[in-house]
Amino acid sequence: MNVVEPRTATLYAALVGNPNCGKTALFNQLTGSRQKVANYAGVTVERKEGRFVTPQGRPVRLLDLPGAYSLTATSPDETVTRAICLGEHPREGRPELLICVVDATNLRLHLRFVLEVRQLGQPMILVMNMMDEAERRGIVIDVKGLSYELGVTVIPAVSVRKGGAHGVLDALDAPLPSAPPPLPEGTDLHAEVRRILAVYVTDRSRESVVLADRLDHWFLHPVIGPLILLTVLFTMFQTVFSWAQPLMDALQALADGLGAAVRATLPDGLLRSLLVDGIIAGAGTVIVYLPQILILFLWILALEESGYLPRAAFLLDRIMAAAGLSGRSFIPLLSSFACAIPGIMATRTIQHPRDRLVTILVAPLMTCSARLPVYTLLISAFIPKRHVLGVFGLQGLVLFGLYAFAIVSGLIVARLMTRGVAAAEHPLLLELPAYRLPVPRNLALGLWQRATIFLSRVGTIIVTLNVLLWALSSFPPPPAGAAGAAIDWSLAGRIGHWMLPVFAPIGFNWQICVSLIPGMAAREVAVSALATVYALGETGDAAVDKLTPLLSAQWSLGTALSLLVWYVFAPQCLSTLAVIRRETGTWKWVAVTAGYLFALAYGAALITYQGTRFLGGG
Ligand SMILES: Nc1nc2c(ncn2[C@@H]2O[C@H](COP(=O)(O)OP(=O)(O)OP(=O)(O)O)[C@@H](O)[C@H]2O)c(=O)[nH]1
Ligand SMILES: [Mg+2]
Repeated sequence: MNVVEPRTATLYAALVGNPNCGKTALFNQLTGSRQKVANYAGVTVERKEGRFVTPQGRPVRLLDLPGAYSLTATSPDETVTRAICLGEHPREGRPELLICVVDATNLRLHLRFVLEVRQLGQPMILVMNMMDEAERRGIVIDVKGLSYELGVTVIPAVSVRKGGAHGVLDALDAPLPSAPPPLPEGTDLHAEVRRILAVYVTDRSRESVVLADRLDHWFLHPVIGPLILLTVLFTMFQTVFSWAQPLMDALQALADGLGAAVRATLPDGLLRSLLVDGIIAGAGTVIVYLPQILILFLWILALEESGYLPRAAFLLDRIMAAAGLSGRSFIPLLSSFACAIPGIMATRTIQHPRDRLVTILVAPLMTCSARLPVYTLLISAFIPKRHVLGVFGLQGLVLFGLYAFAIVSGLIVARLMTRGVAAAEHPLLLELPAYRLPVPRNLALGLWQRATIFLSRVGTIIVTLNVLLWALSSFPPPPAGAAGAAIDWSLAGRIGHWMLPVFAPIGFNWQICVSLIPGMAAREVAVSALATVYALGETGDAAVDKLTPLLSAQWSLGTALSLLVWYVFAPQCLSTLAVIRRETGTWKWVAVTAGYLFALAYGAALITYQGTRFLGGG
């Protein structure tokens, strides 16, 4: 190999390879970042940049790129990879070094992409990742021989293990390699891969293949498969309620104690009201939901790592087809259960523009985790803590029902939008990754990350909004000698009353109307806003520590159910609308989404409220 002069300037390198080969795991390992890693194709959908310095002091600027099956692929995420490799990207130059990553247990598929990259005539190295898996399965790779054959340095690595990428660091410290010699024009790459595998790889991985086959037999079974999926989802929502309860009680006691202590120490006045009704009510009422959110994410993380998700997508392909979508929309929609924003981003893996657009438009219908506090508050206040059939908690069942209702509505909306014309991307071609037991350390890290995100949300946007709401609810103060609570005279109170005529038919009172406004910026705030509005609405010193009993005493069942249904569709989330604008490039689709969600929410809440009243529950 020719050697180019060593450089002290920053090296600009990019990670490329098939989806799910561990590029992001390697990126995180090298740069110390915490980008999302999961066991299915299409996790990374946009380029991410990181910087680090090699042991010998060479600064490196590294790009993590979306996985691509080929350099000719056309889905929006793969286009980015293609453009950067070819030096056609509008904002990124051509990398000086391509770090091609492959899954050592899946060379039959992944080597073809390596050969394609090699034809670009760019300096490159090849990282043979997942060597731990390969060893476990008895796959033996002649690394030296392969290096010689390809004209490219081949580096074994285990990107998820500490120090598992030292070979890559060494290679980055070495002088930049020259470009490998290209294959003759018109070489059949498939045949070339077969030839290389036959010479340099010995594969004795029969047993694990048999195990995966056996699992797939059940997980993909037309009758048993959906039953397993249903059981998994069902258990998930049961545990969100039952496991979280003791922790939530403890947090609640803590927040109550703090509120009571501050109230006891400070004299009655604005400062006390700000601390107790604005800040503690704002942060405390929302922090209580942390355990539930973490349990939900524990499930999502475990499912993402296990390799089960693409199987579920495969199972649901037929149901999705009935809605005019394909199984490809499954993972973006599932991600929307965490938050619609990453869900909408994940639609970049969908090649066909119409399928992608419809998936974006229905993603806000999937119940994001910010709605969980609203659901839980209302369920705890209005649904008795009973067991059904001895084992199932009624509250968990209702929660499951709300999620199911949202999913079914999403499918119906998709069907109306596609007019039932089947998805363009059939038959579904999805890569089924290897099954993997989730590593507890990774789960813990993932949960820690979620907890940090949640707490910083509470500490920043949620408390800020709540303090703002507190101010709007406290000013202007009532005129001297006025009767009733101060909030009735305040700006927020007036806005609430002013909105009331629109929302009264669906059973909302003016307090709910007030809470809807800050809920547009962060849905969780609806809960703390209610706490603040009710706290300020009390005359005298009867403080409202506990929102749950207060609501169950003051609201009718119809109002509670109507608000629950409203939040199933919850048209108001500004960040989601902003992402839709960015991903679709026009305001038109933002208007369509906001409009149809509002109409659905209002219509469904109206039916729910009037129906409950008609049945005598109003
Ligand atoms: N056992 C083992 N697992 C690994 C290794 N590297 C990555 N993984 C796992 O492989 C899966 C995929 O890793 P990612 O880093 O998300 O893959 P990616 O190439 O970035 O995938 P896309 O973003 O979809 O293109 C995850 O479940 C990782 O935990 C490895 O060296 N050994
Ligand atoms: Mg990735």
